[in-house]
Amino acid sequence: MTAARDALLDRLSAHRAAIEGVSMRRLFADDSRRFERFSVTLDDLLFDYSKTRVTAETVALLVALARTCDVEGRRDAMFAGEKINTTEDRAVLHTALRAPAGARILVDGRDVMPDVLAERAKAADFAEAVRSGALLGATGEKFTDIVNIGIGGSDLGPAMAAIAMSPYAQDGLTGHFVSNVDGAHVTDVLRPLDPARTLVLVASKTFTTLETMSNAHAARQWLVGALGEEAVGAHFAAISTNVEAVEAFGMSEDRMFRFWDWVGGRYSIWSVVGLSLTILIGPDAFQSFLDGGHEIDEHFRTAPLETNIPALMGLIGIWHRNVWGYDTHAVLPYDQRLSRFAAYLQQLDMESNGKSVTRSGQPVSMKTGPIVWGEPGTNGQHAFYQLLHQGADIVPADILMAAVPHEHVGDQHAVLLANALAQGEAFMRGRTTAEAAEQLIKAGKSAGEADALSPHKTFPGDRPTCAIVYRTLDPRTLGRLIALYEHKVFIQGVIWGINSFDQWGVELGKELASRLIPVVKGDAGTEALDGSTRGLIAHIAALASNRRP
Ligand SMILES: O=P(O)(O)OC[C@H]1O[C@](O)(CO)[C@@H](O)[C@@H]1O
Repeated sequence: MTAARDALLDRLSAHRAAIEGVSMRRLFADDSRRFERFSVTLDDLLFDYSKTRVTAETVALLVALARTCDVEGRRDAMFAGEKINTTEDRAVLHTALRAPAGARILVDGRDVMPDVLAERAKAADFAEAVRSGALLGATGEKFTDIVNIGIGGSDLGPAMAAIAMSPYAQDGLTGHFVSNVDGAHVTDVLRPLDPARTLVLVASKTFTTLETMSNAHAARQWLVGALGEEAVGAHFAAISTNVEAVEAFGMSEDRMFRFWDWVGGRYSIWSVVGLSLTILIGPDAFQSFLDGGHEIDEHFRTAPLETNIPALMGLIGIWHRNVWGYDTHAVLPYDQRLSRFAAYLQQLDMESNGKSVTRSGQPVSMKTGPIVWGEPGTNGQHAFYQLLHQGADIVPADILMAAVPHEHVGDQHAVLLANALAQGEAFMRGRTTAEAAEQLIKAGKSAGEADALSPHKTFPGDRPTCAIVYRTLDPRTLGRLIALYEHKVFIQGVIWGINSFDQWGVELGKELASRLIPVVKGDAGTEALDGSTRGLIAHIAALASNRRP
């Protein structure tokens, strides 16, 4: 399979060489139906990849690449609950979390759906009770503030979604998110809150993560300090796969929400890790979010690769990463409430595909996951787009847009959309030096001035973007967007031959940090450390004790 894959990549490289001289301007000029040919719609959702440097032959070769790598077989294995996360011997079934009642999904011969539905119902009942005031704090007050304590997948999903879904949040309920072990985070979040009206959700798949456990203890102390030890039960709930550790933390069964080892942390928003979101927007809206994810699962499972949106997203990513050699990928939502979407996708993509050994432990023979980053437009335009337009690196980007805003503030949505569209056009068309010079002359510059300035006002163009357009950022759409990117990451991992579902790369830092904690605290010596780490610790210790370093 590897040889056939590499042969196709070679064909793609030869194809790139053949079409490299043809600009995107030319491709559009030569084909009045280019947009129709290189875009796919799924209900209101549109994926437009016509502003990338692809032709019909590119798509055919990319699809052949996917088939050669058995993307469809691996996809079916994932949905069927096979243990495709081989290094952890686990199934990968975040798709089961959004499957409807009636589905049957087996892991080790056992249907997981009854447990999934039971836990979903338990979370919905709890959320409803908090929202209605049936469940009160220890002093009889209604909860107004929900604090989720978690990190990585136990934080980024709910934190991103709470912002994205704010128009759907119940009045009088506010979500807060504490993740960093920096005590400043828990301090700043808790300071303005009234413990009597605060519900704390401790979310951790393992329930051992240092940051989360430290912050959970800090929050517990804060609550006990105000309301006493006996109030803890009424103000805390836990979300985890580790029942023993939750019990050891002192949490009762009815305050424990479970998920399973076949849910990766970065794929866990669909599980009870979404409890804070469920409380904020309500179980019905959360169900729409799940339904949106499931719609994309059905599309991904059944649509031919040629019109399969996540497959195309993944394949175009391969085209950019492995054939054109682009190192990073920007996500640019022209939708302010997706302000944390790129951060969320960073974990999803970079923790999944930031690997350099294959599933069988051999070094990979090609580049794998790109650096994923981004900020909402139009803010980014006034910050880093200079480099995107004229920098020496080409950065492929996704531009996301909602047709209908939640708020109609003057003509601002039209202005927002015009900017999103203008950027896509500018990245694609660029501006030649002759066009720049002509514009300068028209503006009254002399020929000499135009000559001097025009190189600075030249835009190379041919910078690829994909547009993703949807009606409105509602729960269903958020679910669809996340699932699209999940499956994109999946198919790229299959083509690279890596395991997208482990994350051993985060372990070494954790191990070394545990070894260094006693050293930084002054309880252990620095002899065994390298010179730099020793020097840094000495400097910090001197500053901390008010000595001159
Ligand atoms: O939910 P947990 O077990 O606290 O882990 C938090 C995060 O830490 C990681 O394991 C990485 O350190 C992520 O994969 C995970 O989402």
